[in-house]
Amino acid sequence: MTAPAVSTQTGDGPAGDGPADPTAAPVVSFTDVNKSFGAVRAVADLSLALHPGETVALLGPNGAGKSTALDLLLGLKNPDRGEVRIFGATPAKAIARGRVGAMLQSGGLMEEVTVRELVGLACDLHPRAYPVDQVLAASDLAGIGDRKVNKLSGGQEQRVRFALATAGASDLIVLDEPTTGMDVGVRQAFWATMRAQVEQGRTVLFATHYLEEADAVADRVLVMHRGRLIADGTAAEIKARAGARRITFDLPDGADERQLSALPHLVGLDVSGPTVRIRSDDADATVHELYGLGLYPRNLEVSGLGLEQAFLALTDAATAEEADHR
Ligand SMILES: Nc1ncnc2c1ncn2[C@@H]1O[C@H](COP(=O)(O)OP(=O)(O)OP(=O)(O)O)[C@@H](O)[C@H]1O
Repeated sequence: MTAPAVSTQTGDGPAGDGPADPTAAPVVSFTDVNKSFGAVRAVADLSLALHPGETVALLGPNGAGKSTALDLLLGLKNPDRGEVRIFGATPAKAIARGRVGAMLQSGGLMEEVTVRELVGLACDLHPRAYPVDQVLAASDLAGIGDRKVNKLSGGQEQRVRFALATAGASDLIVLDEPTTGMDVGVRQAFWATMRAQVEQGRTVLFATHYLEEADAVADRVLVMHRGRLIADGTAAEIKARAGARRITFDLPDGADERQLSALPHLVGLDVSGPTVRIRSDDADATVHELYGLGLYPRNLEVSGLGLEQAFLALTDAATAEEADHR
């Protein structure tokens, strides 16, 4: 897939602003946004701003509030309290001006139409549309333009959704779990296309459960948990915040969990037979004390946390903190 060139520019500010500029007016702003469904607070006191040229991943366990946040952003739901703005305007106005392209999980595609007809319709409706052939080519759909939409594989359907989101020169692209169902090759091509969109100054916000994807693609990661934003930073910052390093070793003579739990700078401890796994926010000090206790660890390894482990550590800590407040 290759990105379409920007063909038109209208609206409140130009796309193609280059890399992220944190001093520019926000593309998206949430100010104290709340949304509940009965007793469930799906989005709680959410405040954040996204800036031009950022690629932002939205992470969180099932039910964290990601889809609700995206629905609020796209004006598909209204907040109970607080304000959502896109380029300073309401979501409805920004969308009517063609500034937003979205690829959502929910909602089926029209069935009895061809790929070309459906993508053509999206182009007809977009105030700043690209030519339909360009959109089909950019989404790697040119070869199946005449195929009925209800005959597509899961990955092909995702490409059609992507084509609908990029039918025109939108400045903000919102994607809800965009690569679900795509094989590895298509997924890589998809992100290459998105990178080209970002190079043209677009801002991309995507929700995902693929943490390695967030790590590889996003320059900013937001982590939601039970409606709240619990982390916001680069993947490296989030890994560092989550308790830094993992220490793994064996104690062939047996591991005393109580003794090990007194080690300094411990963030997590897991003992399984002779194998000990520790998370520490100061691995040097922890290992030093390990030897200080007169223990002789074998097969000692110290490694950084992956984003997945950092994510689990952060969401576990948030759950524990909530339990403490009950
Ligand atoms: N229309 C609705 N009616 C009632 N509850 C809802 C509704 N939509 C969402 N919820 C609840 O709000 C919370 C947040 O849901 P949401 O779909 O936003 O989470 P998510 O992070 O997108 O989850 P997933 O990763 O599973 O897609 C959940 O507890 C969910 O059950």
